[in-house]
Amino acid sequence: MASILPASNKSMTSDRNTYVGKRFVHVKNPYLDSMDEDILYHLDLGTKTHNLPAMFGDVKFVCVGGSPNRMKAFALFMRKELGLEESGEHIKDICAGTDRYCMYKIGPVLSISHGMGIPSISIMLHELIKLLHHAQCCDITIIRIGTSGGIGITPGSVVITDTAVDSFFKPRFEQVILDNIVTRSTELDKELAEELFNCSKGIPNFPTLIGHTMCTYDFYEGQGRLDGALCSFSREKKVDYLKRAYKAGVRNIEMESTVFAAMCRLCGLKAAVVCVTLLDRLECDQINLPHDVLVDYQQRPQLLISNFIKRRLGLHDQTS
Ligand SMILES: O=P(O)(O)O[C@@H]1C[C@H](O)[C@@H](CO)O1
Ligand SMILES: O=c1cc[nH]c(=O)[nH]1
Repeated sequence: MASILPASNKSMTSDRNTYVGKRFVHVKNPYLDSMDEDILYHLDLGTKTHNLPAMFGDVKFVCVGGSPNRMKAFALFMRKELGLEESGEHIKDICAGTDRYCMYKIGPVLSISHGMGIPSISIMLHELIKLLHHAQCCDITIIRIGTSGGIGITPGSVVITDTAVDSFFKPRFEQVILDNIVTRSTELDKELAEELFNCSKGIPNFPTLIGHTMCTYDFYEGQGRLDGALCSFSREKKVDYLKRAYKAGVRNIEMESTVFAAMCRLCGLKAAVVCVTLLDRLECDQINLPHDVLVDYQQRPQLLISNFIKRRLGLHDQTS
């Protein structure tokens, strides 16, 4: 495929000031403006050391996922899909100075790892959102591409989250701030979820559904597993809990969606969560898929998001 993106940031950044109806990223912190410098410590970036608008001003799509290798693979895949392989667009880890997270930029797409669990993704999101703000990015779509445990659905299915819920099946994220609990909404962008679902229909043999995603603080006891180092409940209690989750609309379980939804919503980012399911938790707890199947499953959200981005950029061909 021929290269279709501008070779540099210039043409995408130059029209930012004339774009009608642009949505900027909101940071909601009165102290930020008075800071002489903002060091994004865990990303190894900063407002004095880096020209953030020049580096990131043309970003339109941000994709995040737990594993550094997955996010590098996604970056390589996007480079191929956007026809940038031959244009000299290199894949280099922008956060190489830290081993906390990795970050790759491919034209208007940013691919970033966030580690496992709410605290890890939350730190990354604080710094990412400030980065997008300092870079004066607008009209950003942010998508978490992840893995999850399904409930009552065939392994390999892709779940597009309409609402992230907590372990009590409530659409909320409770953040402890000082010694208060602040409750935040975890609604995601419904139009974006529908757009992604429509996009999935164009991919052959691609089981996809929209449902609630339950976000927990732990992979083992927190997700009702019987195979952790600790387990204080019966098999019956586990199955009863998962069935109640299913009845409440939950179709998969992972560990980041509530804080992701809450923070993106507050900061004006259109956000989606797209996770493949690795097992049916009503059937088992252990992930025993052969390596090649696991790799294939993990690529499914990447394939969907690549198709979505290409459609948004007007690059979609009939074969993918
Ligand atoms: O981003 P991924 O798919 O790695 O996230 C899920 C939730 C946990 O972080 C992790 C547990 O295996 O997988
Ligand atoms: O069961 C699973 C699988 C992946 N990620 C999770 O959080 N849970």
